[in-house]
Amino acid sequence: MTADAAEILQALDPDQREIAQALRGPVSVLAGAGTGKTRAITHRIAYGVRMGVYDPQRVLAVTFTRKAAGELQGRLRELGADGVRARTFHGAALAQLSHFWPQFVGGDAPQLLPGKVAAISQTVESLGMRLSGETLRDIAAEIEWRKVSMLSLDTYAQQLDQRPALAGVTPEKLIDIQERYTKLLEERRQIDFEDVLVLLSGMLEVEPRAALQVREQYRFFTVDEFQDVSPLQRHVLKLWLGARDDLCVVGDASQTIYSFAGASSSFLLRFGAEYPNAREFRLERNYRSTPPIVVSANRLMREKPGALQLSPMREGGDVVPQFEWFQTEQDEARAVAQAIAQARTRGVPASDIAVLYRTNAQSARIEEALTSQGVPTRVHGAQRFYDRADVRRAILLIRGQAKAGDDRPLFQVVSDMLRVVGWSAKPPEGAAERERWEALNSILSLADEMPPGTTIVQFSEELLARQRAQHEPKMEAVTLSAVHASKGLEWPHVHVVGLSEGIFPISHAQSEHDIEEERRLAYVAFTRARDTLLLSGFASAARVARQPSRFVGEAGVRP
Ligand SMILES: Nc1ncnc2c1ncn2[C@@H]1O[C@H](COP(=O)(O)OP(=O)(O)OP(=O)(O)O)[C@@H](O)[C@H]1O
Repeated sequence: MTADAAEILQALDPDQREIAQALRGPVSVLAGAGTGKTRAITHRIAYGVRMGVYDPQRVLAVTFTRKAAGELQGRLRELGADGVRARTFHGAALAQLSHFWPQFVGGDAPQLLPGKVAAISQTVESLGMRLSGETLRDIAAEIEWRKVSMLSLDTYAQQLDQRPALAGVTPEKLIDIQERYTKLLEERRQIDFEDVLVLLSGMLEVEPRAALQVREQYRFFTVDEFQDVSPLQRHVLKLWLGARDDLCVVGDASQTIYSFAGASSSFLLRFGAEYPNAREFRLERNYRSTPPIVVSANRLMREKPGALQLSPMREGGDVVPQFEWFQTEQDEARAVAQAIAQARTRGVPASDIAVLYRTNAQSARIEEALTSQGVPTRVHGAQRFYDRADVRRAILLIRGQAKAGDDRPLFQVVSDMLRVVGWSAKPPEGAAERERWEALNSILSLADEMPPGTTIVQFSEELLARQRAQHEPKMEAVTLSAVHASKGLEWPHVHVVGLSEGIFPISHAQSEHDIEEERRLAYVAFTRARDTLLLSGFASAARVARQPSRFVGEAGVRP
């Protein structure tokens, strides 16, 4: 074993190490929240590459969001596994579809529809109907669900009585709309997001040469968050694999939060039945959170199917999770903002704090309350860091300056470039302006953290590599995020707000199945916290009297 390979293993605990060394064949890893599953799979890939078992060009790591793919790519790069691709299912499939289309169909691949709602709206109008924006989005969700569940329109029509009813749309009309939507896209030579996987799987099934090319390109597969895989994604994965079985899947059934969109943890839990020679591992040592937080998380999931029992590895942590109950949402927002402002005066960095909520509509009130306390915020998922116009301009300027050559100290060069796009030493007032400033300032902080003597050319290359990997620099702001978007992330201090019945769990979650999905969402939220977890809720909203969320009591958290 080379010294480097030994070093990779040294960063792991005995369970993680076993996973890293299981380099061939089907492997499933059931990993609880905060147990280092990302660490285990990135180290496994890096170890495989270092040992010469994997050709990095032939390794594909698949995730569900571009953000997660970026995170994975960044971590692989740090471990020296350059060349390995971390992609989303969609990204990998789109690249393949665009590559094969000219060869096997001819001409360019159809254009990708930026979003479904406009096309659905046009379809609905052609039927002489008028529907609210919300119903149009619900129809889009139905189309997505049908496609990721791999149902033809006929089969879907037979199952419609089991689907949620849509306001003002009869089952017949819903089918009619979907038929016309399909036709409209065909006429325009456009495809939607799910069609990318649908078309690719069709192509790999009928064109053995295409399947062969993909299989030649990729030999070793790892899928993160496998509990959220849909039947369509799993089908594409099987086509990528062919008769081979070098597949490692990692996930946590307790963090299945996309079943409303067609995901199913059964593929993770039944992996052993599908691959009888699979090796199954478990990760249950939680490194993230203090023992009281782990105890609450375990209680919330007690005896739920597929739930793992986390054991806390951290010591100390006598701050138990707390619950505060307020009269109104405004009172809650004000109190949370005050607590955060006080924490900052005690020296807690804003980037160490997150406020999580059930729906995006809740962010505005918290943002306002924090801004009025002078606390910088960033709304997670609103816009990707490298898509910000200012950030793009700043990177372009830095690249230009690197090309032109500039021998001055890095900090000086970068701050000069940032000034051109509107950065100044003093942060501005106002939430949006402040967020813009924080984004630019994070580039300066990154320059500041580079090793002494780093040149503008090296810095520009670092920025480019980070941009490619969607590896964002840290912004000095409190993160505001919907729980769904917080998956995979962690913060020292987490506030979960709106823990009132009807809000979290959300009012339309009525069946046991839906409530269980809400519980898993609460589990994801609670397990993001490292040191402190503060829960809160409010009694009245829109003249409705509410009770504290059942999840608070079930996690054993008291006021
Ligand atoms: N062997 C280890 N020793 C020390 N710390 C570890 C170890 N493994 C993981 N950690 C730490 O535990 C935390 C969680 O790790 P990671 O981000 O890999 O988690 P995860 O299992 O992917 O989390 P989740 O599923 O909750 O998103 C991180 O802070 C990581 O540094």
